[in-house]
Amino acid sequence: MSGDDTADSTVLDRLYETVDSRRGQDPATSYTAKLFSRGTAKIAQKLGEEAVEAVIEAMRGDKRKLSEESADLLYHLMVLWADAGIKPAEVYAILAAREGISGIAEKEQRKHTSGGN
Ligand SMILES: N=c1c2ncn([C@@H]3O[C@H](COP(=O)(O)OP(=O)(O)OP(=O)(O)O)[C@@H](O)[C@H]3O)c2ncn1[C@@H]1O[C@H](COP(=O)(O)O)[C@@H](O)[C@H]1O
Repeated sequence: MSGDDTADSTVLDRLYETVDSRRGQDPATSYTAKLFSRGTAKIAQKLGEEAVEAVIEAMRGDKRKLSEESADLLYHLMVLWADAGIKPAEVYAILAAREGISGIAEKEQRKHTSGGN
């Protein structure tokens, strides 16, 4: 955590609030507003591109570039959440509910409850 972060406000929460406040703003002065104006498919496409760029840097082993691409990826994920009307707290709640549950145990349980998917 940076010095500015508290239990109630992380850099991601603040980024989300900034992103969400750009709805309906001028696309000429805000990149986020420009993304919103281009629609969900474009936002999703940008997220996919940033994910691929992060994967490429991971495979290259360039930690600094992977960190930068990760920041781009998280920014575009915040735009996608805002576009979809999802609040960070909703995602945090899902993560919190999973705390302490092994991914392997969860997958085993899913096999028994959803026919193996
Ligand atoms: N964190 C970010 C952030 N990360 C990346 N980017 C932008 O994301 C873009 C990604 O680069 P690309 O080359 O893939 O995009 P592009 O070629 O311009 O776009 P396309 O033509 O492909 O659509 C760049 O223009 C980056 O500046 C961001 N833009 C904004 N933010 C945050 O959002 C806030 C609000 O920004 P504005 O909406 O621009 O005011 C800023 O203060 C920052 O905190």
